[in-house]
Amino acid sequence: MLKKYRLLSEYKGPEDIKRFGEEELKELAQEVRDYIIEVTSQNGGHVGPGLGVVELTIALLRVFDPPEDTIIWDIGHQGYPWKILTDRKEVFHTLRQYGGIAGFLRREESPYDAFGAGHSSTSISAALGFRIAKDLKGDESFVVAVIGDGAMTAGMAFEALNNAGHIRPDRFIVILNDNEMSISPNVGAISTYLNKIISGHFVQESRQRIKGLLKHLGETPLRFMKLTEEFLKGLISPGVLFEELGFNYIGVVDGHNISALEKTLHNVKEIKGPVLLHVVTKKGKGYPHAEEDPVKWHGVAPYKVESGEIIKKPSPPTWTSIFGKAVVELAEMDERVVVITPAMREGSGLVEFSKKFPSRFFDVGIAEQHAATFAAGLACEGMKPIAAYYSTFLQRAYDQVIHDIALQRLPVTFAIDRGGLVGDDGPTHHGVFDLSYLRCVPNMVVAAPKDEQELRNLLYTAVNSSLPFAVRYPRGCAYGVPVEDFESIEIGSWEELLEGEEVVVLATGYPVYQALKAAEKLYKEGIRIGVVNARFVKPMDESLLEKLARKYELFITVEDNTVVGGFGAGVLEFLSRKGILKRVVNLGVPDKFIEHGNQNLLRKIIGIDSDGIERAVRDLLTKKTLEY
Ligand SMILES: Cc1ncc(C[n+]2csc(CCOP(=O)(O)OP(=O)(O)O)c2C)c(N)n1
Ligand SMILES: CC(=O)[C@@H](O)[C@H](O)COP(=O)(O)O
Ligand SMILES: [Mg+2]
Repeated sequence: MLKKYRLLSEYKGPEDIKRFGEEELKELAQEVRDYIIEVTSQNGGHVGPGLGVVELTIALLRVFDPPEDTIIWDIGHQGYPWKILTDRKEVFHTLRQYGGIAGFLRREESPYDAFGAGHSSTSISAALGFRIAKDLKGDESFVVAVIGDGAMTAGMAFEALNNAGHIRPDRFIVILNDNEMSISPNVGAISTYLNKIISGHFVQESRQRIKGLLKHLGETPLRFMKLTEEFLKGLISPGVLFEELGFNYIGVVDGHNISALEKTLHNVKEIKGPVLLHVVTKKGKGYPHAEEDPVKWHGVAPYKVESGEIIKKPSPPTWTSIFGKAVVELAEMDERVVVITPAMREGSGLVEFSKKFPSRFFDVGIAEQHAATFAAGLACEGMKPIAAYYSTFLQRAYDQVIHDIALQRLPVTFAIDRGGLVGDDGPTHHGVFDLSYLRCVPNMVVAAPKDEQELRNLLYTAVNSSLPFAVRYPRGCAYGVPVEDFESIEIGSWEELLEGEEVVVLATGYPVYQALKAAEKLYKEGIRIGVVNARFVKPMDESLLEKLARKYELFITVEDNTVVGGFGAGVLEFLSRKGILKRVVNLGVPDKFIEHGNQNLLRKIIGIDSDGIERAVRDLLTKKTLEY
């Protein structure tokens, strides 16, 4: 694959970059772009973010000496040029494949990946930790954090700036990679502030305002105030926010001009105290489709390079699209329904809602904690907030769920997308802890639909209940079940779908249909198993469970969540509390981090698909000792 790239095929590593001339650097940048496009067109992945930082990556590798100098990329979704140009060009074609290299940066993958990520806004905190440790050890190498303007909207980034601005370490550089985009166009006051700096209006506008203010004060004060005007101008300079936080602000630098970047980085190395370097880039740079539509090209499935057409469209509809449609209908029925997303409008299926109900839609930026407590406030005033999260990102708002919502019994609906194994994004993004971490919170209702109609019904039930209510569903295609009108579901009720003889499978969410498929296959061999749709993980249907315990000896629980403290653990707790002794096998995600790879392949490997369930039934019926 690499043969066709003149420079990359011979490229040995960052030491080569340091000796390349201007023309070779340009050619190298082009080859890196072409290689990223070639690989992502086959494997899918984050296209726009990496294309936007090719020159920045080259400049960093020319000016700094990683891994001795520490370079930390926030999120790591823009790290493809970094992977190619440090030490993974040969294996880059395995990107996001099972057993291949990861879509994000990982310490175990390379010494150049100083700090692993996938979630946003961790880079400045981690970098400060590196800096202080290096100082304590007398290590004078540099520490650099590269953070996007989207990631800069998160509270955690400002917590880190606050701390770093107080400590004021030397050889500590934060590069703000500003492309005016999060996944969607970036939002919020910080984003507006950065945009003003970029467009150069900031200083002009501030001066006009001061002049206006001074005129109002009249002749005498005007003379006095004129003396201080210079001082005020100094205060209101671009980047004053960061200056006030204790950083030396340098900007704005063209992030696609390698020599300008290089010169600035050399100068920045000489500055005492922490530096914030403001670099402007274009997301998707160099690939016209991605430049034109950076939202779509943030992350994509495999595509045709020429036309930009996505090769495989999801069919049947995704769980996300079912949610997106349902939430519009719910809002049409009840004007108290409002929707909040922490920067995941597209991924959460909320584009239509945002267009139809702009005043009831809130993209709060990458601010998962704030999103939850904001929803709590809305609920206190009688609104019906639906807080839409990816399961993995809800982890950020755990205290807010407990302290601000559940403790006060506030009716906030959590629509939790990407529950279970998400596939190619891997362990940073699998949503396999939510059933466990929500199940233990008092007052919470926790539910997982078996199919798209049940998703609709659970959302309807949630929005009309007076409790904090989590509805979680997976990434990808649903089962293709036709949808009908909403219907309320009794909270805590399970469905007995099939009656069997010795074995009963209790499944929650996605695995329910897998259990039915396994049952059908076994039935053909004369093995009749019971299948129960345990759609509520909390509260559980205890009366049905007691009834089942009178009938069956062998139980299998299935969930696309960790088995530690999850749904199956809940069943065991119940049986133990009641003094009921049964043989129970818990199928689910084992107590380890699951790698990236095709979603269905991962499900197969951990045994929560129909084959895994079938195997567990046979094992239970035939083996004396079992290892699950
Ligand atoms: C805590 C958290 N919330 C949400 C996301 C999803 N997410 C991934 S990239 C991204 C946008 C980041 O924007 P920016 O930092 O500006 O990087 P860009 O993609 O523009 O290069 C978001 C919201 C995440 N990774 N982590
Ligand atoms: C980097 C990041 O966190 C997102 O871009 C995420 O990869 C999106 O995942 P989906 O493809 O599931 O929307
Ligand atoms: Mg950005």
